[in-house]
Amino acid sequence: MSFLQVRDLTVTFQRSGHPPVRAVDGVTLDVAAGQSVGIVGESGSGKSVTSLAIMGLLPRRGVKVTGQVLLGDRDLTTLTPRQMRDVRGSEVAMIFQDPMTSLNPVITVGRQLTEVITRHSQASRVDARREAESLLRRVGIPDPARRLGEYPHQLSGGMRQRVMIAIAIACRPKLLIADEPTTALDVTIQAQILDLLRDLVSESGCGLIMITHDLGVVAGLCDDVHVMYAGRVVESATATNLFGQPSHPYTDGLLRSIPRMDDDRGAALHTIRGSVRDLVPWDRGCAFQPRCDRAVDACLAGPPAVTDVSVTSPHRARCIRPVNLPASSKSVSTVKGGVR
Ligand SMILES: Nc1ncnc2c1ncn2[C@@H]1O[C@H](COP(=O)(O)OP(=O)(O)OP(=O)(O)O)[C@@H](O)[C@H]1O
Repeated sequence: MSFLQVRDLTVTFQRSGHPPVRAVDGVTLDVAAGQSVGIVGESGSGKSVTSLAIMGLLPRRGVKVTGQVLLGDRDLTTLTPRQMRDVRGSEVAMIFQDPMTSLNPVITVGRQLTEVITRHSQASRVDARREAESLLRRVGIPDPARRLGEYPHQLSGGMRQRVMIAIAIACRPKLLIADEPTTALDVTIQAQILDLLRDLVSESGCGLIMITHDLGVVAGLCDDVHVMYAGRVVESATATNLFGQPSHPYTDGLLRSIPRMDDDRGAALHTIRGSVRDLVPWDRGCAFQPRCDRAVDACLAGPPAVTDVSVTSPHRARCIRPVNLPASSKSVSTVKGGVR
C-alpha cells in the first residue's frame, strides 16, 4: 500500500517578460513503506523540481504547482507554509547533493543535530545530545561524541553527507528524498553512502525517492524506476524490468551509453545524438523525437500514447514504437501510478 501518491504533478515557472517554463508535466508515482523509488534522467529533465514540489520547497511566487501530493490522506499541495514546515523534518526529509551548502559552517555538528531533535520532540538538551550521538553512530561516524563538537569543515565530504543523513532521519521520517546524494563524493564513499541508505530503508521501513542521473545508483538501490525526459515520465518499471527490457528508446539509449568491461577496446561508445534542448513540445508530439533513431512521422502527430509493454508486471512507456515490445502489449490512456 503506497503512503505517498503523487498524481499528475505539474510545475510551471512564470516570469514576467518570459514564456512560462513547464519543468514538470503530469508526473504520477507511488512510494510504499520500505520501498526505494528512483527518478532518473539527464540534467534539466525535471527531477529536482519534482522533488522540491513534493517537499513544498518551491517558492510560492512565480511558480504554479498543480496536481496532488498525497501523504496518507493529506494533499501536501494544499497545506499552508507553516503546516508544510511541520511535515518537513517530522514526516518527510530531504538530503541534497552538497552537504556544505546545507550545513551551517559556523555552527557545530552537534548543535545542528540537537536543534532538529528538540524542534520536533519534547527531548531535553541532555537527551537530545545523547540521541545526536547515537544518530552519528548509526550513520557510521566513528568517535561520535568528539565529532559533535566539530564544525562541518573539519569533516570529510563523506562524513558531512553522513551528518546530513543523520539530520534527515533524526525525526524518523516516513519518506526520505535524496537528490544526487553521492554525486559529489568519490566512488568508494559513494558505495558506502548507498549501502547506508539501503540499510536505513530496510531497518526503518521509510520510503526513499532517489533522484539521480546515474543508472548504476538506481540498479543497486531501487525497486521501481521512473525515467524522466523533458519534464515527463517516459518509462516506469521495476528496476529488474527496466534494465532487462528497456522499452522507451531514450531509456534504451541511456543503457547502451554505459561503457561495459567486455566492449571491444577501441570500439566507439554509443551516444544519444543531440541534446535535451532539441525538443518538441509534448502537446505536438514526442519531445524525444529529434534525437530518436526509431522516430517515424506519427511521432509528431500529437502527444504520444502510453504503451503497456509487459503483460506480467507494471511496465509502461510513453512511446508509440517501444523497443522490446511483446506481441500482446497494448496502448493505454489512463493507468494508475507511473507513466500516464
Ligand atoms: N527557477 C526556475 N525558473 C525557470 N526555470 C527553472 C527554474 N528552476 C528550474 N527550471 C527549469 O526546470 C527544468 C528542470 O530542472 P531540474 O533542476 O528539475 O532538472 P534536473 O533533472 O534535476 O537536472 P539536474 O540534474 O541538472 O539538477 C530545467 O529546464 C530548468 O531550467
